[in-house]
Order: sequence, then structure tokens, then C-alpha cells
Amino acid sequence: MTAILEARGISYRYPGTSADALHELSLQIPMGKKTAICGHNGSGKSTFFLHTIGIHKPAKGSLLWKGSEISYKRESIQRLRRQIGLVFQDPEQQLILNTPLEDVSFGLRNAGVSEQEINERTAAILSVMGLSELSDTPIHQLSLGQKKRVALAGVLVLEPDLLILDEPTAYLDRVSEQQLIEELNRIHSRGIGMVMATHDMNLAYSWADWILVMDRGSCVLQGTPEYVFGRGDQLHDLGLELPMLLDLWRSLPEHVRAGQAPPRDLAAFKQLIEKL
Ligand SMILES: Nc1ncnc2c1ncn2[C@@H]1O[C@H](COP(=O)(O)OP(=O)(O)OP(=O)(O)O)[C@@H](O)[C@H]1O
Repeated sequence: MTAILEARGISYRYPGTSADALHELSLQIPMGKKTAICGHNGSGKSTFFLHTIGIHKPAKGSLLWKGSEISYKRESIQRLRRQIGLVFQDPEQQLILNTPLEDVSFGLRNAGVSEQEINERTAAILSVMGLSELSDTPIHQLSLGQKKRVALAGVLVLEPDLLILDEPTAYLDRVSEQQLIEELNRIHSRGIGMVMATHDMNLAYSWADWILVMDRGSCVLQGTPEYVFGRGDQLHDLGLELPMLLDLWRSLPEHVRAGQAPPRDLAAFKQLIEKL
């Protein structure tokens, strides 16, 4: 497996606290895959993400981007931020201007792109994200799902090599979640690697092709969904549930499961049941 991003034994403690938020964290984000980072509240997912774009600097250990150690010098962090796009959990932290059009074009303007290209790229991404009709609507009038889309558009317009999403489906209803996942899959099919932090084990199971599990600032499990979710007892001890589909699958009689891989989505599961 080739890693696009790798943490080697990084530790970090927030000023004024008495415990490490990241503790000798080592993990690998594979190139071009859809990676889910799971772990309960406070396990260090967001803190790790903030290290990847240089908002925090590890007290110990190193981070490697495409095989080279990240130096925390100003120019290299600026370069890194053009290649790694981080979408925060709370869009309010990300959106700074008044309308989707202004906000999405801001990053391009900052990067010194010509006005004509800014207009073209902004219009294209707003259209892809279904936001064209809202492009001049004041951001404070948008729904949370719409704001999340604007934040994602603002990152995507910069054409990052790796997209990092912190709990992108948090507080979205099922329909908005489904739309967002379909959009992410379309983006992934254009060759952009993705990392998503999520508490939702059902989503991690159906969406990701690589899973990392964090606990108390360390990565305690990493591998394919089959490998990680095959360790139900360990997940249980970490306070994480097995995905519902896998649980249901395991309750089917053995002769039904024999020689078959567990279905990863509801449609595949329904097909299997219909055959019974
Ligand atoms: N600004 C901060 N100041 C002090 N401690 C912090 C700060 N942000 C996070 N922490 C602590 O660092 C640890 C890791 O938190 P972090 O937000 O990275 O976890 P997380 O896995 O992203 O959690 P969640 O799933 O709730 O978003 C927690 O113990 C948290 O209390």
C-alpha cells in the first residue's frame, strides 16, 4: 500500500491540559482510497486533522506527505494547504464571506488565480454542488446542509490531492446525507483521495475501503473493512458498534452465508434475502 499521508509516532498536548490529545499516533492514509477514521468523542480525530494542515505542530514524531517529512515552515505549509483540503465539522468555522459565490472564490483569489479563471472555476463547482441558484444568497440564510455544501465547494475548487472531511454527515437528515455521499463518490471517481472522520459505523462500513480506528489519541486498528469489522470484540471494548448490516448478516443461518462476502449496502443485502 502506498501512503499519501503518514503519521509516525506523533504526540500533541493542548496547552493547559494534562493529557495527550494525540499519543504516539502512527497511521497511514492510502493513496486514492476512501478512508474512514472512526473513534468515539475525544479520541483525537480532529486534532490529527489539524496537524495535517499545520494548524498544530506535533511535539514529538513526524508527518509525511507523499513520502517527505512535513516541515512546518511557512511556505511549505502554504503549499500543503493547496494540496490537502480540510472541511471542518462545523461549516461556520470555515465560511467567512457573505455569499456562496464570494466564499468559494475567496481561496482562488488568495492563490493568485486570474479573475476569468476564478469566475469559471467557481461557477463550475457551484453547479456541481447544486448551489448555482443559491450563489448570491446570504450564507446566514442557508440551511446547515447547504452550508456544508458551500464549505465543501470552497475546498474542492482548489483541486486538492486529498480531501479530509471531519464528520461531514453530522446533523444532516438521511436524504441530505445520501446526496452528500453520492457527491463524494463522484469526486472520488475523479481520482481524489478522501479521509472522513465519522462516528457512524454503518456509514464507514458501506462507504470506506480503508478503516482506521482511533482511541485516546492513538490508532488502535487499521485495515480493510473486512479486517477491522471482523474484530467485533475489540470494537465492542472500544465502545464502538458493529455495522447493522454485518450484525444482521451474522444472524443469518450459516448455509446462507457460506462462500459469500457480507453485503456492504442495503440493496445487496435485500438481494440476498430475496434469494432465500
Ligand atoms: N482546543 C482544545 N483545548 C484543549 N483540549 C482540547 C481542545 N480541542 C480538543 N481537545 C481535547 O483533545 C482531545 C481530542 O479531541 P478531538 O477533538 O481531537 O477528538 P475527536 O475524536 O475529533 O472528537 P469528536 O468526535 O467529538 O469530534 C480531547 O480530549 C479533547 O478534549
